[in-house]
Amino acid sequence: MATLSEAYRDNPIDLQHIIPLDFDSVHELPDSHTWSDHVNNLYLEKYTYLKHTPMDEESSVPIIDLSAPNVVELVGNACETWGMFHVVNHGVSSILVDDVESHAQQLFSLPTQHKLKALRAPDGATGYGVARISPFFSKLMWHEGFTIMGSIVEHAKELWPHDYEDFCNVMDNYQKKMKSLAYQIMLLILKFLDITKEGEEEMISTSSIYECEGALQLNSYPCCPDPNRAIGLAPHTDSLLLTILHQSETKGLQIHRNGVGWVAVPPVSGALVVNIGDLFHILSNGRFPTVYHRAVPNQDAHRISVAYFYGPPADTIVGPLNKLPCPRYRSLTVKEYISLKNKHLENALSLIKF
Ligand SMILES: O=C(O)CCC(=O)C(=O)O
Ligand SMILES: [Fe+2]
Repeated sequence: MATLSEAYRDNPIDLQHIIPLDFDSVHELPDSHTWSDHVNNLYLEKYTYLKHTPMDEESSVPIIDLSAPNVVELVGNACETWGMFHVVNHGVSSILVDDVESHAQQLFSLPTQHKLKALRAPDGATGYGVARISPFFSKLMWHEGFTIMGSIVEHAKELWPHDYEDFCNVMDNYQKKMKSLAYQIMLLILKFLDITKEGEEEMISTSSIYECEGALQLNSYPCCPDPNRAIGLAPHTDSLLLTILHQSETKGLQIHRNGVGWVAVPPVSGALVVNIGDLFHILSNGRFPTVYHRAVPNQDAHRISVAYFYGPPADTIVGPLNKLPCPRYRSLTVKEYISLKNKHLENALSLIKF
C-alpha cells in the first residue's frame, strides 16, 4: 500500500524498536516491559492506564446486522456515539476468518530465531516486528506483530521456504474480502453524511476515497506473567479511514470513553469490529470520534487479532467534507498526515486543527 510504505521509508526506525522480545525465554515480566515507572505513569494516568478492570457501563459497543433495512442509520449513529461497532451478516465466511487466525497462530508459534528471518526492515513496511507506535514509549509492549502491505511472498519464503503459498493465498484472499467489506461500510457512512459518489461538489477533494487500499496487521499477545503491569498495545487511534478487526475468542481489546474510562470490547462470535480512524474523523469534521483503544494481555491465554486498515492513496487530499459547515481541520494529503502521526502520534490531529 503506497500510502504507508512511502511514509515509513521516509521515517526509518532503529532495530531496538523492531525486534520483539523472545517471549518463550522469559518467565517473569522484564523491567523493559514493566509499565510502572514515573514517566509512563504520568502518561498513563490520564487514561487510568494500569487499571485493567474496565468500569461497567450500561451500554456496550453496538452490534449491527449489515442486512438490516435501517443499516445506514444504525451505522451512522454508532459512528457518532461510539466511533466503533460490531458487524454481523458481513458476508465474510467464518472458514476464511478461522483460516487467517490459524495461519497467524502458526506464524507466531515458530521459534523466535525463525520469526526473525522475516523481520521488518528499518525503513520497511512488511514483516515481523513490534508495534509501530513503540518508539513513542520508554517501555516495550507485550506484543509481536506481522504487517502485510503489498506482496508478502519474500517474507513468507523466509518463514516457510517450501510451503509459503498457502499462507500468501489465505492472506490475499482475506485482504480482498476486507477491501470490499470496508468499501461497503464506507459507502454506508458516507450515505449517512449525505455524500454520494455522484455528488459533484464533493468529487474534487474526495474522489480518491473511492480508490482506497488496505494493509493487514497480525497481532499476537503471548501469555503474560504479570498482565497488570504490562500493556499489549498502548493507547492509540488508528490513522486511516476505518479499521476492521477480527479478535480471537480471547478478550483484550478496550476503548476509552470520556467520563467513563476503559471499556472492554469482548469478542462477539462471528462478528468483526469496525472502528473509525483519524481520516474519517477529519472527513466528518470531528462528528465521528476517532477511537482511543488499547489491548491488554492475559495471564493464561495467548491472544491473536487481525486488523485491516483501510485508507485512500497517499496523494489524496483529505479535509472536512465540503458539505459540512465551519471546517475544524485544515486539508492535507494522506501522506502528510501519516508523517505527522509518525512524528507526533496522538498530537497529530491537534496540529491540523484551526
Ligand atoms: O488487538 C487488538 O484488539 C487491537 C489491535 C489494534 O488496535 C491495531 O492493530 O491497531
Ligand atoms: Fe488500533
